[in-house]
Amino acid sequence: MKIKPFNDEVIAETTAHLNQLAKPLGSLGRVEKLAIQLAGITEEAKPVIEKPAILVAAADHGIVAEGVSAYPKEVTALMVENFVRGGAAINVFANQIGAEVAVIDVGVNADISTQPIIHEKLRWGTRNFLHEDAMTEEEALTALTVGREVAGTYIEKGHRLLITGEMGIGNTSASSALVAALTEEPVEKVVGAGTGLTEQERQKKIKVIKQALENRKVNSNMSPLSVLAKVGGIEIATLAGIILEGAARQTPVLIDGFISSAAALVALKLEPAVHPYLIIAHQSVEVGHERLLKYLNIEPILQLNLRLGEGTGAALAYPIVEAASRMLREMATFEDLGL
Ligand SMILES: Cc1cc2ncn([C@H]3O[C@H](COP(=O)(O)O)[C@@H](O)[C@H]3O)c2cc1C
Ligand SMILES: O=C(O)c1cccnc1
Repeated sequence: MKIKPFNDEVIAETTAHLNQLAKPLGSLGRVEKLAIQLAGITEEAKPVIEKPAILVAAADHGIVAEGVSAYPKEVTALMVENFVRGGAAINVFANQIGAEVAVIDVGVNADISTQPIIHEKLRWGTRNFLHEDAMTEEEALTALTVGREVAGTYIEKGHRLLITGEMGIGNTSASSALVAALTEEPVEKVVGAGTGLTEQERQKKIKVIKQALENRKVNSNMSPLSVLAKVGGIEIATLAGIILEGAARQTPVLIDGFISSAAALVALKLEPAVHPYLIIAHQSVEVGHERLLKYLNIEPILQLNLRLGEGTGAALAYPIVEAASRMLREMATFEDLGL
């Protein structure tokens, strides 16, 4: 896969144009930075951002058997049905921004084969990574490839921006394990309450993940694919594939919260060239997110105290990304004003 470094000439052209717009120099702050990033990603001085598509990858997690989530695993499949009916938070926010929602079953532990979604079920949930590798490296690679293919299809259908979303009870545990393993941050600093554990339950979740990382013999010399297979999630691998394919095809991918950012971390470890392409929509309440953002050295667009996932924070941030592109294309310059 080839991820191009940003084209300096395009960046210079966009910067020069921004500085000619009828406004005080730099007065649109981070929206201007975002505009330059969009120009870099698309290699277009005035990128068109339209027709957003929200790709929601869904899968279950064997680690849920250890009592690490406040909700039962059955919620994953029930929420997929809810996405189809249009009753989830992500459907509401998607309608507001005119986005299509595509749900991909890569590993839900239930028969949802009659649902009108993308069917790429690899396994019925991961194995419990306290006792066994969550999946094989081959399965992790297949999940990544599914993400790349679905992203490619949506880009070919004319969607000029992709949003990452996920559904999978237990996926904050897999995300925390990945973040601890790939950043070497202490486990207790990157394990949060997820859907709403009490502090006592969170302490137990920390113990489970610490023990699991020991049992799986995860270490910093391991390949990122191996870490992903040992303690990751199928939907997280798929999201990493979406993020990588977006970059390879010079299409922005708006990354949601903690779980999507863990997928971005996996993508970055696999392909360091993806870094300038990463746009993170918001900083989640999940405690590990702040550390992960610092590690990634990325400032998120919003801080709304969200802790939901599904792509909700990214859908909320989308109008700001669209505004950055409209600013470049629709604002008058000082020259237009006769100055
Ligand atoms: C009804 C409901 C809807 C959700 N939508 C997203 N999540 C979020 O919560 C889950 C991760 O948290 P944990 O690791 O604590 O299980 C994921 O499914 C994530 O997408 C939901 C969770 C629930 C309960
Ligand atoms: O930030 C997230 O992505 C998140 C946090 C808690 C639960 N589900 C998702």
